[in-house]
Amino acid sequence: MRAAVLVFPGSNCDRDLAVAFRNAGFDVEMVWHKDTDLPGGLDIVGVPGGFSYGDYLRCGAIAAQSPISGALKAHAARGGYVFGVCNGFQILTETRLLPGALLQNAGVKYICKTVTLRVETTDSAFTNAYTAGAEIDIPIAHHEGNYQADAETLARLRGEDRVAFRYLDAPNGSTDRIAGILSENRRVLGMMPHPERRAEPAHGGTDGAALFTSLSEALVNA
Ligand SMILES: NC(=O)CC[C@H](N)C(=O)O
Repeated sequence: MRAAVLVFPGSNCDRDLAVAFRNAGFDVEMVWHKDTDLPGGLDIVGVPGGFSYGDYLRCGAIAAQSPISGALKAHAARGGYVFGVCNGFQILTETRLLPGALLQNAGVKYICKTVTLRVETTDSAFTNAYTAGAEIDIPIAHHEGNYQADAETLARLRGEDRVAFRYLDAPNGSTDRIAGILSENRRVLGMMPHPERRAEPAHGGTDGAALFTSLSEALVNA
């Protein structure tokens, strides 16, 4: 199994994401934002958290126009898996690989703490190792995590079972307490919380690990 992790100037969770993929059995290659191609034979592209291009304009807005972005979109268009965490989720909405937008937190403050999420669907390669309705503790660290979308988009996300995770209590003001969503083909997941920061005992908890083992099991059984 092969994963690539994109690296932008200002990414700071790229290595953590690579470690989580490796611990789940993936070979991982880091890909610089100035590259225009992804390595061949990839199963998944990870878009990591951080402060790409210093969060200028809007978080993720410049990364969405970077040289590697065309290859990322082509990979998704071929039905490839993509996983965006935090700034990665922001980049996926800016590239329109996922609908909606991430606005400033309702309290207009950066929030850094561990929150409880509910696993809303197990019908995805990212969540099949969880139990539906499971409550998991995962850290957040962001200032633009307030998920918003128009009524039609929200109705589709709900109706198509594409809300992957909800906050029990949305500290950032997200509509419908949405913490993570899936694309129409269920192969692109974006989420604000950081499962890669809660994936081994030294992190203080392992609730995020099942996301990576879900993926490796889904790929092995594909
Ligand atoms: N941890 C992150 O990826 C942070 C994302 C973004 N820089 C924000 O603060 O909203």
